[in-house]
Amino acid sequence: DDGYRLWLKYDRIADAAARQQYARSAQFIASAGTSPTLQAASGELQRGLSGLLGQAVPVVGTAGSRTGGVVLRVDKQASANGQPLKSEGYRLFSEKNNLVITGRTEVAVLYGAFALLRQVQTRQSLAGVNFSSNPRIDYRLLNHWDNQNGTIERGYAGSSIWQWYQLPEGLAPRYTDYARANASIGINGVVINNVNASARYLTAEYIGKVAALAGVLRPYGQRVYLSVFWAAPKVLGGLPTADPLDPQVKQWWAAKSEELYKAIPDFGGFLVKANSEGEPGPQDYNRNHADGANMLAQSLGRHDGVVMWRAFVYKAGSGDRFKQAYEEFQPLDGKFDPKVLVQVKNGPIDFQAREPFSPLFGAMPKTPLVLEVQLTQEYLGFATHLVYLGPLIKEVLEADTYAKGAGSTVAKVVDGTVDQHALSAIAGVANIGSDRNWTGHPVGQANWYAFGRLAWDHTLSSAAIAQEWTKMTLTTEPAAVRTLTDMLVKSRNIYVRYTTPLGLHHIMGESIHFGPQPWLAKAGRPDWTAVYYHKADSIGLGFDRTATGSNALALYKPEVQKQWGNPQTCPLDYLLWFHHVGWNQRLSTGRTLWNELATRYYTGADSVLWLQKQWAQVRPQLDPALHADVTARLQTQRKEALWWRDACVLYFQTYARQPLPAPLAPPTRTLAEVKDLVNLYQLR
Ligand SMILES: CO[C@H]1[C@H](O)[C@@H](O)[C@H](O)O[C@@H]1C(=O)O
Repeated sequence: DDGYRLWLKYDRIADAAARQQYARSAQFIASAGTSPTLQAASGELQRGLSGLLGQAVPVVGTAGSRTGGVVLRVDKQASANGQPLKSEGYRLFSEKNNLVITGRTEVAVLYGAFALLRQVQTRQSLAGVNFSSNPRIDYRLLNHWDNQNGTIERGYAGSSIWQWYQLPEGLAPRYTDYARANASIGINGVVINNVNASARYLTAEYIGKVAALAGVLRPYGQRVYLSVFWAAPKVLGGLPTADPLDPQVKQWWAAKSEELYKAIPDFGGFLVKANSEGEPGPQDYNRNHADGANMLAQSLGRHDGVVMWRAFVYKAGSGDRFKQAYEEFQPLDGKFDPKVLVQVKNGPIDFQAREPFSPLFGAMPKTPLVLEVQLTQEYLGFATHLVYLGPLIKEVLEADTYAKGAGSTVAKVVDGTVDQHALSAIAGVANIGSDRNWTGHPVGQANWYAFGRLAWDHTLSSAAIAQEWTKMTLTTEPAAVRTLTDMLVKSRNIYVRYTTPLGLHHIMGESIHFGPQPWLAKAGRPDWTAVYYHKADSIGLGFDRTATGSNALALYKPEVQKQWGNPQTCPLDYLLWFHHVGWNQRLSTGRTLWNELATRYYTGADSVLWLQKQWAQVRPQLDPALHADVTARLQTQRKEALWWRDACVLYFQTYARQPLPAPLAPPTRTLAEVKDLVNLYQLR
């Protein structure tokens, strides 16, 4: 098995008794629908159930008087627990000895079909099934950072899956399988291209190509969106300006939107990275982000589309980078068009292995905020290190902003319940590429999966999702499931320990963001260096963001400030995000900062040996090729974990000026040696 089927594996259930049990409830699939979406639903059920049960399950038009089958039913009145279902919500229940999958829309029924398959794939009983599910967030989007030439920004799983040169005529079967995978976890929108956008996607030629892709995704409930290049009216329209208040510019965008909707009637809208990392934007004309976003929103006219405007902005020389997005965006709260959402990365800096939640969450009550998380592991070991991101995503969702008192979690800000927003959205930067198994690292699939599941229902636990994915994808053998789930759940903390323990951040290699480079210092762009963030000196380590430092902490509500502002109560996971701590300061673990730091680097790197051992144990239960693949990746991970450990421990030791605590043995290589090794990676 090469991993192509993802978690949509429908291999025959080995246990004959279990198979027979399921077969009694799945003798036929009754679906009168001939629409592409209902055909996708019945087709998926047929494929899945036939595979799992090892016998053909027929699709019939209506159940008639037959019983013992699965009935698909679109019902505009469908409700659950006395509440009308949301348009995408579904319900499964038993009726006259049939299992009914219902929802108000066709796509809801499709989601219900996948839920039924998941029940069987995870070996849960179908007897007396009765459950329902509504999405908590409306727009659940993947953001592809794919470029027109087939490369992917921060992509580690091959090149783009979009074959632009073959579109619109050539529709790769892979697109349909991609759409199925997304639908199975409730993803309902796809931003096709990189936020560092090419204007090319807005040409008539490319709109035709995008429309062809939209045609494949539509039956599976997914709309397409485009990232736009702000200066497109100049580049494509020949206008002298891209000023959002210029009438010709407005007209250009309005015409472009019309053109898009003509080709793609359910076009989702625009994603914009403007005045960020060199991208053009409204500030080039002394306008602000709201001027730009609103103009674009108005260009959509009567069409049902949205604008997602990214808040990922920072500039050299503007003070603590932690505060910059807040300073630029918070004052604009209340100034945005109702069709605009502001898209905020989970943390204030940039997708580090662990960040405190961005202070914008809870600080812009009048603006719907999109939570952006990164599935591609730019700062988390690429597609080499085994890191399950469920716990990272959950950590930010559950973080309490205290915006409207205790319990105002990021999840509730984002799903719109804290401030009663009409729109809600979440975005995951995709980790998908042309590799046979889609994500390079097989466990990368779990990150795509977990994102979708949490986007649908952020109350699910990351461990439950890990277990579900494992059963669907790898094995249902209980002991192996336990071992694998445990590995997944612990993997992110292990990664943090050997790379950036105790709240260290942004000390990775320059530019390609690979490996450790804590010594990196650079004139001109201190905010791209490591020393700017760790601030190691003879006294201690960490970035003072309290009132005696940058005071970024003041951007949070008082309850958060109180907890994080005091080094005694600040969770150790965030300690060096907010405090410059003395090397010999004793921490709550009983160790001094230096001893704790060194211990974490060592135990973290050694935990990779534990991962290897666990993985070795499950070998009999797993596909041999997949097992061998991950075994090799874990070897690389161990090697690189030791680079991180040695580089960071030896480098910080030059400031701490003390030996490693017993029983840690000093690295066998010198700082100069490890520098030579990792600096090589930065060569172009
Ligand atoms: C798309 O560009 C990326 C850039 O490659 C990446 O290093 C940084 O994390 O964030 C940028 C962003 O999110 O805009």
